Amino acid sequence: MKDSNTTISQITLLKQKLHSAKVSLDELNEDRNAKLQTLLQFIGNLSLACKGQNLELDNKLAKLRHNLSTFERLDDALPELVEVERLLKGQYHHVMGKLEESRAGLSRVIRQIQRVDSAPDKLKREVKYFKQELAKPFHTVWDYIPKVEQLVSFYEDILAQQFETGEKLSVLPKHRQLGQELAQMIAELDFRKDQRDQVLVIKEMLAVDVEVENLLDAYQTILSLLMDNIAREKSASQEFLYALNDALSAVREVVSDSYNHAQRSHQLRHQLNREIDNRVDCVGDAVLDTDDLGQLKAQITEHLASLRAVLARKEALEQREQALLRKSMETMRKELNDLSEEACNYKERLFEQQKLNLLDPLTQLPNRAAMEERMELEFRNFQRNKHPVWVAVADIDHFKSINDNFGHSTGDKTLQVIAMALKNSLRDTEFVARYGGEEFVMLIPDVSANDIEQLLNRVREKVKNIPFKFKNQRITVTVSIGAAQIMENELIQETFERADAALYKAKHQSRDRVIIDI
Ligand SMILES: Nc1nc2c(ncn2[C@@H]2O[C@H](COP(=O)(O)OP(=O)(O)OP(=O)(O)O)[C@@H](O)[C@H]2O)c(=O)[nH]1
Repeated sequence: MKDSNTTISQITLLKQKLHSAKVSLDELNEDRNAKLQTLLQFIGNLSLACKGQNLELDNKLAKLRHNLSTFERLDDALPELVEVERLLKGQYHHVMGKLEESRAGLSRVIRQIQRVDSAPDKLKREVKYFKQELAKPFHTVWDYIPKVEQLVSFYEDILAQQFETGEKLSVLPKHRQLGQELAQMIAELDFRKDQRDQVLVIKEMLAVDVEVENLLDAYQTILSLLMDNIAREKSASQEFLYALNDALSAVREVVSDSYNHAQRSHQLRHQLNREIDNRVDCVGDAVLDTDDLGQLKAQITEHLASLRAVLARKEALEQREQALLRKSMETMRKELNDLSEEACNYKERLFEQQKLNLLDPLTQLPNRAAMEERMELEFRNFQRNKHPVWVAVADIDHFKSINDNFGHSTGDKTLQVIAMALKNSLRDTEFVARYGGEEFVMLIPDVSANDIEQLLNRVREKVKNIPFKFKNQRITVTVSIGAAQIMENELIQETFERADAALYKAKHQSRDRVIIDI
């Protein structure tokens, strides 16, 4: 009886051990799921930063993000990860293909240059060497840019030589037209801060009667400034894409490794559980079937020994699993840390670019796009709290005559000074943008209908009192302003139109005045 009690208590102990083994296995699985879930969501967010590179890639990344949103769909996400990796590689091949096309294009241009008989011998030798160099494939955009610059310089040399030999090109109406088009294009483009001085020189040069040689120089400079911008932007996104591609490949490998390993472990664990169940059943059967306590004791001792062995194997399996999981996590963490750093750099660059895109390059005031964003914001505020919001449109009077009498670059400087005066006459919560040409838009919240006219007249007077002096001549520059307040049931674009109509009235009532639409 005593022996049978001991056996029963050993079985109970075994059951407890089994139970706690199961609980710790469940905990291990939960922990593993939670960690993978966090990491996979992180990848999802990082993938968002990739947006805009390629439409198909965008869609796949969105799908991948969706599939990664629940751990149960990890299996679904695996083919997506493979697909994204394929697309990233495709994107890479696309860029390489384009580079190859560009190389062929450059070869065509170089053949044209070789047909110029009058080119000096030194140049011909350089062109021949360049052609040989061009036979090598391009690996990055950086291989392409210097080649284009080199080509432009060949053309330059040929032209310079033609000028030297006295074949000076006369300025035709079409050259003047080209000069105006270039000036117009420059006005619409955004350049980096460090490029603006060069651009200003070109603008001033284009404003006077341009010579063909200068026009070619201007085109060449603008072309290389633009290429520089494109190359910077391209290499930033390329670096980021490569980093993202590497990280996704590593993560995919880790996820599929741990998935395969989890499947193998699951089978093994299942087998071990079956063995344990068998042993426990055998112990139960032996207790029921054997009356001889001595024999029972021997049988149970043998079963307990094998149970211990199975449990030890199970423990070893769990330890191996944990070690593998830790290693996988470490690899992923490292890869993701690198990627996160790369994403931060990329975001910073994008932010810089965005800032550049929202500023008017001449006056450094917010541009029309920035104004439209701010209008949306003010409109939402108005809908929420119904505080007054005013839209005012200011236009410099007879600005054309400043350009005509004193030159385009004086006109530009006038715009800069007036832009500063407008900005300085407003509070921080108020907003002014260059809407285009010589027109500015102000958005003024929280000012009553009684005070707005006085406020805008102060702005008008401030501009009028700027002591402009052109060619030693004291000039007074004035502005006309039209304003309207957002009304209930009106879109802010409609308010803008009413303000613009009020400006039109001000212009027709001899200018230099403020008209409020009420
Ligand atoms: N210098 C310079 N001139 C510009 C710029 N943008 C537009 N303009 C010039 O601004 C002038 C605007 O002329 P108009 O629209 O006839 O108006 P205005 O002479 O100001 O006359 P009112 O508005 O009727 O008082 C044109 O000559 C444009 O070429 C710029 O960025 N720089």
